[in-house]
Amino acid sequence: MRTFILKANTAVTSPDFSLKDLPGTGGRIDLLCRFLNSAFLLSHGIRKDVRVFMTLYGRPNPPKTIHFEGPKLKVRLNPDERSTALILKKALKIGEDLREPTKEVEVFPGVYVSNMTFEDVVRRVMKDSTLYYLVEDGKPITEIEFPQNPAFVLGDHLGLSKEDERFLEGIAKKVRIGRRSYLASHVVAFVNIWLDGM
Ligand SMILES: C[S@@+](CC[C@H](N)C(=O)[O-])C[C@H]1O[C@@H](n2cnc3c(N)ncnc32)[C@H](O)[C@@H]1O
Repeated sequence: MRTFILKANTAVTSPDFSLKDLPGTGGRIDLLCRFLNSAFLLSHGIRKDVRVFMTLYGRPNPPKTIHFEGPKLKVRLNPDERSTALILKKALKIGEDLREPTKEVEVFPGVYVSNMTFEDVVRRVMKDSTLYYLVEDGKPITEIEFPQNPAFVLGDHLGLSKEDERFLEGIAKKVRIGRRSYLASHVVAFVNIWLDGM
């Protein structure tokens, strides 16, 4: 199983964003849609060996975590951003009433929402996966032999904060896919294709 964890610093935590303006009203919800596209979509099907956690830290009620579990996923992910944004909207609607700190509620088969923090997600994933932090100054991916269940942490357009990076120190090995700074969705696509070739 491959796991991708995205820290979405500005993505809104309310369903009131407009499908016509995902970057503005959604605090870059468009980035989350492309991230899911790269994590799951193949030309004619979806990857069943992938799970994604996205921790949303935008207004008005952070954090919210939306989790997609490939093996259980029944909802249809399409290449367009609008239909994926609708799934996120539904998750945030259900998440509005959530009070428990870590309990997940199923939104659709294989899609869950919770109040988990970025740290909660990392701690949970670490229990059954080896953690890597994808970052521009990491060790070249060509020099790493990945184990059975790798998990990758990525930042959004703002990257991870110094505090997030301190939290990951000692628990996640830093890996880079190249020397330039790429879009998070492109990094996920590259890592998926790289691991396919192994
Ligand atoms: C658009 S980049 C973030 C850029 C942001 N300005 C920064 O300085 O962190 C989004 C995320 O993709 C990942 N990323 C970007 N380039 C990468 C690279 N060359 N190797 C590994 N991960 C990369 C990192 O996790 C980064 O936080």
